[in-house]
Amino acid sequence: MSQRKVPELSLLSYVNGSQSDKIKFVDDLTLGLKDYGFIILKDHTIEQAKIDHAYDMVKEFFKLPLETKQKYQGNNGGQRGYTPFKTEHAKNNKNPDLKEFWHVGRELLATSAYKGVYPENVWPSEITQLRQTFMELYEAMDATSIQLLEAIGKGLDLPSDYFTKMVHDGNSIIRMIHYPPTKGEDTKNSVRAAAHEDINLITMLVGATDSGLQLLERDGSWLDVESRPGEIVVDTGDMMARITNNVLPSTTHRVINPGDDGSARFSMPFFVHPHSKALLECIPSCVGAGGRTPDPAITAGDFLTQRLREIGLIK
Ligand SMILES: O=C(O)CCC(=O)C(=O)O
Ligand SMILES: [Fe+2]
Repeated sequence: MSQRKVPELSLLSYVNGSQSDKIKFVDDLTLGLKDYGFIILKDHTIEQAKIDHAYDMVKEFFKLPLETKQKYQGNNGGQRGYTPFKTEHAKNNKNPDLKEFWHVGRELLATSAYKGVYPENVWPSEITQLRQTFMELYEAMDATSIQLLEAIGKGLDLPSDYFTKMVHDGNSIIRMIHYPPTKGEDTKNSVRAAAHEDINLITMLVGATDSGLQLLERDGSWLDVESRPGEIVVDTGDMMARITNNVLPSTTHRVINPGDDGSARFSMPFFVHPHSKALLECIPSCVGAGGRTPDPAITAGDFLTQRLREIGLIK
């Protein structure tokens, strides 16, 4: 196991810092994402009480009987509502992951061009506070993601509104995940989350309840990603790799099974997506990077559909 440590960055130093603090943040962020594909964000403004409350709701929801949870399984490729245990699998891996999850998307205004294009949220009537809690958390994560994307854009010489325009009315989702105790499971062939790359631009993970997350280093070794309460783990996804011609590669990661079969794990990634008509095309500063030929342009909506098929969420 490698001894390196994922870099920690203070968002406050970017938002409220001096010009040189801001430049340092952008440089450290760019370097961290190039080198590790992950960074840990401190001093953000998402209140811990909000996160703790959200986890309370998540734990209550997953305790419900399976037939109750299944009422909320939409016909939308798992994009909103409930997805049962052992449904999703990593691309090119036939063994399903040992997890169940729930997706919350953006609540669009009636006037949005994407109303009726993205699936509608579903809310469990059994846990009445879940809706309010998650809409607040969604807004807070969305606002933080825009600050981070703006900083990433600076490192790539992009106009300051490049990502803001791309993610306006974006199809971002919060995924609340329950990894049950692994007792009785085929833990030789199945893991909590097999090695994969995320589909989206960046992912922000707030406060998983247990360790187990690991990233794949460029030398092929696995590195533990440890975070403390109050920190957000951030990584890059396939859409970011695509528009940067792999200057910011998508990071392979996984969640390993616990040593002790009896402990559950909960986590809450926020997958930051563009709006579905955004064109994923190589940005000017990355054309020719590393002598690579960029992938052809594709809309974010088409790319998402393609990837949801590959991981078994759209049949
Ligand atoms: O549970 C975690 O810490 C990570 C989950 C993850 O990588 C995913 O759902 O894409
Ligand atoms: Fe992931």
